Amino acid sequence: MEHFDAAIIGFGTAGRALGAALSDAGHTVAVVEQSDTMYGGACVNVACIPTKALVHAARVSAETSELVSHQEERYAAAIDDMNRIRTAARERNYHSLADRENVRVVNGTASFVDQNRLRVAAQEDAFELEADRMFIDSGSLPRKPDIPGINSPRVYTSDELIDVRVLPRQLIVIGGGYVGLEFASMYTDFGAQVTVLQRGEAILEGEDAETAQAVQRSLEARGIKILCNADVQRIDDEHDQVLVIAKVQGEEKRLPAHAVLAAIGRVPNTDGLDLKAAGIRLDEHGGVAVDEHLRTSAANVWAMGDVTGGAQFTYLAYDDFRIVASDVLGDGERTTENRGSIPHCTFVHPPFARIGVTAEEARAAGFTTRVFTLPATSISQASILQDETGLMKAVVDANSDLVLGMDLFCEDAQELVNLVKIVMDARIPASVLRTAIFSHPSMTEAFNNLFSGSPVQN
Ligand SMILES: Cc1cc2nc3c(=O)[nH]c(=O)nc-3n(C[C@H](O)[C@H](O)[C@H](O)COP(=O)(O)OP(=O)(O)OC[C@H]3O[C@@H](n4cnc5c(N)ncnc54)[C@H](O)[C@@H]3O)c2cc1C
Ligand SMILES: NC(=O)c1ccc[n+]([C@@H]2O[C@H](COP(=O)([O-])OP(=O)(O)OC[C@H]3O[C@@H](n4cnc5c(N)ncnc54)[C@H](O)[C@@H]3O)[C@@H](O)[C@H]2O)c1
Repeated sequence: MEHFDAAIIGFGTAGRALGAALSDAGHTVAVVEQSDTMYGGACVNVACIPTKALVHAARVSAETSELVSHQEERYAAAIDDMNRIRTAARERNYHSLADRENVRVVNGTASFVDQNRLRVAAQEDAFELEADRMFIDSGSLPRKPDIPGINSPRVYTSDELIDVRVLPRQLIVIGGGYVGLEFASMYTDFGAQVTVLQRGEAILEGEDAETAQAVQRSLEARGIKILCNADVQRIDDEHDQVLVIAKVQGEEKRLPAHAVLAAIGRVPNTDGLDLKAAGIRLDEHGGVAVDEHLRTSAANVWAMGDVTGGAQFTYLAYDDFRIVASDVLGDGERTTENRGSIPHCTFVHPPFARIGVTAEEARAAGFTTRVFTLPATSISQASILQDETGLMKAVVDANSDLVLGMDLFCEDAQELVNLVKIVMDARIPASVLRTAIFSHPSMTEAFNNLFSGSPVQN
């Protein structure tokens, strides 16, 4: 049986980065990946990179001719371009590990035999390999609602829909979270008629209510129908369409569509890993239970990324790699407790980014807050970019003047939020943003006006 210093299950964001770091440190490494179309993991192949390539292409398309045949051609061309982008990224990722002398990329599906042995199933073949240390980076899997008709060929997960080269003229999206809203926004830009069915009271669960409403109004103004309190009951196949039957606010709706996207969340992918064989425990939500160093309940096994059941973002999977590398190769200083504030961004148009707490969360935590709001109509750069949709909203601790959280629903929000992260982590007072000299015209300079306004104190 072949022996390695380390074995990594999954060639994802965290697995790739850790494989390279261990190799640099002179370790022999086996990286087991179940699919030859997934080198680099979800981000590269089915998630961030392909979807953001489509979001960009969709924006360009929306600003061009509205002729249906042209929209369809542009959509097909965008899918082809996206395929080129992800294929190139996948190859770069593959070679970044496979070309190293002390790394072996093993094609097959891994499961634990015990703490030091993995069974790898590859087509007809199966074999075992042994390693001193094991690292789980098996990602997450999309959840589908458990309703009649969900297995119709016209119902897709996000992984599947981006492989469809024919623009669905009518698209129903089940779920008003990250995937649901990004796809709703992008397919609208491509020219589809989109309806979002959201189970709860509002889209963007957990976000500030005022900002979530502003996002909803903007999506609706672009033609997206958003139905909240929707309970999807079944999906019937009908010739070249499906009929989605849902109770909306208690009333039955029958909604025709050429395609349905199921976007109701993703669950940690622990299927078939046989974690028990290695004494690895799950937490109450089905993620691999880990401590702040990402150590599992087995002494020589760590877990990183979506499989740990935390927030699902590429930059967190990447930071998990830093934490594990710090534990295994460094001084163990970096942990999940000291990684600082974590921004997130939903790539609708304009993008909506948030960091830290909402005003309501801050008050519930006992802070006296000052809340500053600036509509995008007051930002010169927004008018130059011809998109004055949205707002900035900052929550500041009235006692310390520190920024506790910020909502950015405006052009360049995905960039602005990274500056706010540094401000928050470095504990820079809000007054600095009020008077700092920023380049002009820029979205950042709006922070001067935001913090010069009259706050609401609570
Ligand atoms: C549509 C969509 C868009 C997204 N957009 C963004 C975004 O814009 N920004 C952002 O930060 N995040 C985004 N995310 C989330 C992000 O993609 C994930 O959080 C991130 O990719 C998780 O990385 P990971 O390292 O945990 O695992 P992954 O990158 O998912 O890697 C897991 C790998 O393990 C392999 N594997 C699984 N089980 C086994 C096994 N038993 N044996 C061998 N191999 C196995 C899989 O094939 C896969 O390659 C998006 C997600 C989706 C679905
Ligand atoms: N830009 C980004 O960073 C980005 C983009 C896409 C995905 N992601 C990651 O991928 C993960 C998965 O995204 P997602 O959108 O699938 O999950 P999500 O958890 O963000 O949203 C799921 C939504 O579906 C709703 N829902 C649940 N069950 C439902 C049902 N039966 N009917 C109707 N609505 C229902 C929920 O209320 C929620 O609003 C996210 O947690 C996110 O971390 C990130």
